[in-house]
Amino acid sequence: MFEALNLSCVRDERTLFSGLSFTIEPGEMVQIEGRNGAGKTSLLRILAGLSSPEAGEVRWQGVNTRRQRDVFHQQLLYLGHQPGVKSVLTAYENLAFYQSVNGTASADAIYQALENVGLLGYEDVTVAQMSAGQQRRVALARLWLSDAPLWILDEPLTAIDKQGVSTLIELFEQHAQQGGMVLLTTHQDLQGVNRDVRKIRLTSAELA
Ligand SMILES: Nc1ncnc2c1ncn2[C@@H]1O[C@H](COP(=O)(O)OP(=O)(O)OP(=O)(O)O)[C@@H](O)[C@H]1O
Repeated sequence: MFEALNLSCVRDERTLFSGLSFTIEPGEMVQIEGRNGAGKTSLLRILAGLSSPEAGEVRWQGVNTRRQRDVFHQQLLYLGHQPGVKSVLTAYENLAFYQSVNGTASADAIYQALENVGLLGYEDVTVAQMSAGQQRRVALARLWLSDAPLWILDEPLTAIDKQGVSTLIELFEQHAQQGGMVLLTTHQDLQGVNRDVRKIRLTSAELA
């Protein structure tokens, strides 16, 4: 179980949200909604442990994530707003690096992940030479290589074409079906999702 307890976030002296609490159970898909600047990215970064809330805490299996950083990070796959891939490395090298940090290494699994994101044939191309959408796909290929139950995904569908979006949505559903948790932001409709997506809306008094 993943919990946000009374979270508050202040940026530039503006309260983006306060007293925000929710729980995510295995098997759930949750979408964070809100206008541009509402604080979605700020919230996801707090939930992933990349920044601190003004108040409140984040718990994994009942324990504050700050008291079990290593354990929590093994359970988490966070994909941020930016692709988060190394531009001097090739697509294959990026995924091999990801796998080496995460303990397993299998060339077959990397080729399969590249095929899943439509990048077979691009394995030896450096990321710097790729389009924005292709760079995003390299980052997203990690979803097929990860054993982490908790996925926190910031705008994973941005710059992805229609076919890619339906493949990803199927993957999210499959992950939840298998007891994983998917927490994401997206400005797109999650079309074709065959399971409930719980929505949490961030509304800032100052934006309303
Ligand atoms: N590190 C920071 N320092 C100062 N202000 C910040 C910082 N990070 C975010 N902000 C501000 O906080 C507000 C919320 O930003 P955030 O990126 O969380 O919103 P968002 O809901 O994800 O927006 P979008 O839908 O446009 O991606 C914005 O006004 C932004 O300028």
